[in-house]
Amino acid sequence: MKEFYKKRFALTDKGARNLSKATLASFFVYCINMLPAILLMIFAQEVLENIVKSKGFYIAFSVLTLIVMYILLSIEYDKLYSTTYQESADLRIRTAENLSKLPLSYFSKHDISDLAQTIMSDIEGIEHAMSHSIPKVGGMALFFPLISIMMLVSNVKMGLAVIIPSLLSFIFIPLSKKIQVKGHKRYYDILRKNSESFQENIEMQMEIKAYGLSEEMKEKLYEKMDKSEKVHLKSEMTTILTMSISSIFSFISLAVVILVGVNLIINKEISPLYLIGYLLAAMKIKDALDASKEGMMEIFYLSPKIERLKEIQNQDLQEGDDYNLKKFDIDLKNVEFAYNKDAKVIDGVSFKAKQGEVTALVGASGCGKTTILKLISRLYDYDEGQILIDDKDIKEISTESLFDKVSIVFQDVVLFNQSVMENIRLGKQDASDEEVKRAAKLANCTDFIEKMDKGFDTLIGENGAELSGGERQRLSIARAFLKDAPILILDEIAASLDVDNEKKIQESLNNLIKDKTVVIISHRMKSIENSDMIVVLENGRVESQGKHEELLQKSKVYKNLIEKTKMAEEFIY
Ligand SMILES: Nc1ncnc2c1ncn2[C@@H]1O[C@H](COP(=O)(O)OP(=O)(O)OP(=O)(O)O)[C@@H](O)[C@H]1O
Repeated sequence: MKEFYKKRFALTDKGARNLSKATLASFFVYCINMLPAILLMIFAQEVLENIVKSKGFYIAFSVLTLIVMYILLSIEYDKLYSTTYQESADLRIRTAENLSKLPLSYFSKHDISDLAQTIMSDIEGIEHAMSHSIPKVGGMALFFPLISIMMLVSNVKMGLAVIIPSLLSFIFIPLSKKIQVKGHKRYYDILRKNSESFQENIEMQMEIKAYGLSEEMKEKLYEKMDKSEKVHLKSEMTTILTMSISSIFSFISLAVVILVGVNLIINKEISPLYLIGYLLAAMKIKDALDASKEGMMEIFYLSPKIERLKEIQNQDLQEGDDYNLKKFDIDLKNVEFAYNKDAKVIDGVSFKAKQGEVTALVGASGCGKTTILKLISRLYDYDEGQILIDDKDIKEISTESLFDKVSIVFQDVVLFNQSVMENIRLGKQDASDEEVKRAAKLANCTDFIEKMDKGFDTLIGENGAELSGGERQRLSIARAFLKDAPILILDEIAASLDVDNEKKIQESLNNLIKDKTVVIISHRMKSIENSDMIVVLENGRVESQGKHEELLQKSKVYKNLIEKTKMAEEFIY
């Protein structure tokens, strides 16, 4: 049972074990629920035969039943609720851990709000089903055959009178599973798309306002809401229809028991006592089955949520061994990579970025420069070829060991809604305040930080919303200065800097990069002329590589880039 639960509901080992225990507890609760009916039957028989036992027997029987029921309900409650909440916390942590080990390629193909929904709301759905439905349905699946056999053994006709209508009332639920799941999945998918649209609308507020698109976007959202409402209504209607048909049979079951029972009494096949007993049993079974039907529906609706959770759990993680890298040459050998299958963005790229040297990547926009930086830093895993650091394939190095040795400053700076101090400290978690301030000074941040309300303790808003582009960029450079890793990757760090800031940061950088492996991208061709090695890229391939003077002689693409940069500098608006 444990393995079935684990696979079927994407649970942890502990969660599946607890759910199995809860199922067994539910089964025994169903059994013990029959005891009052049995007691009533014994009492009725004794009244009929005029041999009523002492009060003590009934009191002892009732007290014993209550105690057993209390114990079972406590076990069921504990397994259903306390351990379920623990399981949902474990599932969330496990999913978040999986996500943290996935390459960025996964995130570029999945919406972030969607993933957040899986962690929060999908797991909440599983949590609710675990505590309210799965053990009840599982317990019923064990209890129903047992009680059916007992009833058939006692009296076949009365047994069948209870079992057949009960089965008929239940059968509609699994029969309608396909339609139910399809309808609910459709609604669920639409809901997810709606939440993506809402998020997009919030994130794109600046563009929406700048281009006067508010009304148009609002109408599109209304349309989507209307559509989701219709799909929801349709899905609910099939549920209502199924439940109604099932309820009719459920009610008929009691009438059938009375009819068959009365008939058998008239034919003197059973005593009225049997009828009372079977009627009580039928009522109990009806209640239990009704609860299980609702539980089963909930389990059906879980399907898309579980599929999404399994999808995250079954992704290839970025594995690798912890390794203490000592040398930092980066050697790319025939590297190939595609974001989307069959559309290679990097196609057989080979070059060596040596330790103690600055290697610059240049080429037209979209030729694959940033992608190469992402591959070197293992944010994405390459498809073919090899990238070696310290003669070790980076795919064999754990991301923790690799990231420990790499500082990255990307064009798109990501900041957290924390203080300036904590945002810089991300570069080196155990850095003292003094170290953070020194790094901020090297990155020319001190001036603007000191002007802020609370200096280094100022909160910077979501993703640094309260900072200018240049200030954000400088904070991210300060992080890299603080980390002081032996491999430094810089993607267009001057893009948002004015000439003054760029010059000051350049000076700090020149001190920082000694003995390091530095790989940079810059559209300001002047800033890379002195690089030890310039790799010229064209459509994901290396067109040429060498020093500035050498490339002016041998590389058409490079010459072209230099000329175009000159033209751009002379451009007047
Ligand atoms: N996440 C992604 N998913 C799919 N395609 C992508 C993704 N990121 C980039 N690309 C595509 O890969 C190609 C290379 O992009 P890349 O960002 O590496 O170019 P680049 O040379 O750095 O460009 P730029 O100089 O404009 O920054 C482009 O055609 C781009 O459209």
